[in-house]
Amino acid sequence: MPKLLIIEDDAAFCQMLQKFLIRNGYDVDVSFTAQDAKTKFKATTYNLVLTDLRLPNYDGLQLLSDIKDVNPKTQVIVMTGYAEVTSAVEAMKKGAYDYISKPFTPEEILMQIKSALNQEADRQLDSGTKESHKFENTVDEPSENRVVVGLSEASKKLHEYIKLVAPTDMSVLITGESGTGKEVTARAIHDNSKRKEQSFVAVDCGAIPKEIATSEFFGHVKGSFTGAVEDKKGHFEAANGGTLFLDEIGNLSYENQIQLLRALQERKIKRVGSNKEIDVDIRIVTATNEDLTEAVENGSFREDLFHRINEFSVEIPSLEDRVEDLPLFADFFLRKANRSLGKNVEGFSEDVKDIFRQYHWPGNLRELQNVIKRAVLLTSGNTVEKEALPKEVYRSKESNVNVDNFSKADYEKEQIVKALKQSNFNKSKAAKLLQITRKTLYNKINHYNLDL
Ligand SMILES: Nc1ncnc2c1ncn2[C@@H]1O[C@H](COP(=O)(O)OP(=O)(O)OP(=O)(O)O)[C@@H](O)[C@H]1O
Repeated sequence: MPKLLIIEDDAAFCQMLQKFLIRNGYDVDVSFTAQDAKTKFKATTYNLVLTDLRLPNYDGLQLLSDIKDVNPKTQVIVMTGYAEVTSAVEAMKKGAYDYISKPFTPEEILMQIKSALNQEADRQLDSGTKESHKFENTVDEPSENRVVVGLSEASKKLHEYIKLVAPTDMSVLITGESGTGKEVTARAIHDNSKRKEQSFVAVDCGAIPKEIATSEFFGHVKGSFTGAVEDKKGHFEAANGGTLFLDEIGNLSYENQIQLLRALQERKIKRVGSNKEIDVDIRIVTATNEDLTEAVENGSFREDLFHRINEFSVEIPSLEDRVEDLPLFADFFLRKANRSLGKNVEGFSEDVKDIFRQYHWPGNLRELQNVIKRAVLLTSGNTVEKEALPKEVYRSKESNVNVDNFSKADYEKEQIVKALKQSNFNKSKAAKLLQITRKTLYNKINHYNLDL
């Protein structure tokens, strides 16, 4: 029987949900505080945790990281209020399976839970099989590893660049907003290189605590520090002969940047606590969703390392900037969802297509994929209807419907200025209010030449 934990400070709601899930065949514990939850998930292995993002005295995103640190396989679904979609996207970036907006129906949550547990089972079955990342624009058999190229000019150019750089040994810096496909691109580069038979090791630099980063990268020998109970290979050794993908490279501490640079220059590493030098032959692919040149200018990122990792750079467009590709991706994700959920939904209603075109997709392809998977789960007929979409996706359209008579640009400008005033000109807060990323907000401010 799958073991679930609900973390929710509203005790009455929590107990009601617990009873409902027990009736549906799950073994369910509850916690009303983050502290109690931490004790529980350290003592018990849960298949799935359902947690509120807003908890008293503790950051819900931090709690999500804590859960994943204790057991990366535990699936996490976050429960959010309508206005918290940006945090929900952030939560998915940190490894949450999905989010569900309150209020939700018992059927909705049940389906999400089933889907999350199915995915975990699929993952266990799939582990060990390795399929290459193939480029294509057909969607007949949308396996996990297919890479849709897209038909827009931006996508074609991106694909050209990938094809050109993949067979070389150049280090590649991939930039793009969250969820645009940076990791998928890194894997495609590896799979189309002469290193493809060797390992591809992906490391999220944002998730490694500074104190253990050296040992994570270079390994350690038994007894070199408390907790080093046996010899351990680091990521450099694990990727030897292949490709090391460093995601969120901008999050590395200054000290770790120096160590990384040295390893890349000398092509040798030493495990923590050992004097033995080990030769490494790796190709580095890195990714970031922040502006590294700005980080170099303000001194938080080393310029020499920046040049070392940036022999070639590739920028992945946001979904908003390649809206022509949306139908292709939507179709691909629909078929993928059908396959993984054992369903046979054929397409989207005209209304849904319209909503998709108008929504700004702050979580990019990842968000589109999640929205479609959820919608497929909730759809019993042949076509995905508006009701199967999360409210925030179509609400943003509804708030736009009265502006057809005005110029879209004027309306957008007005909304940006309004959000900036409301947030006291704090751009991060304004971006949240507008439900766009900070980068998109900066681009729009430049685009409209707003003098602020
Ligand atoms: N070209 C593509 N074809 C098919 N699926 C894609 C493509 N690009 C991205 N995806 C899907 O979109 C999701 C997000 O992709 P990915 O994890 O590579 O994004 P990312 O930019 O690395 O995200 P983050 O910035 O959050 O780390 C994945 O589930 C991936 O399968």
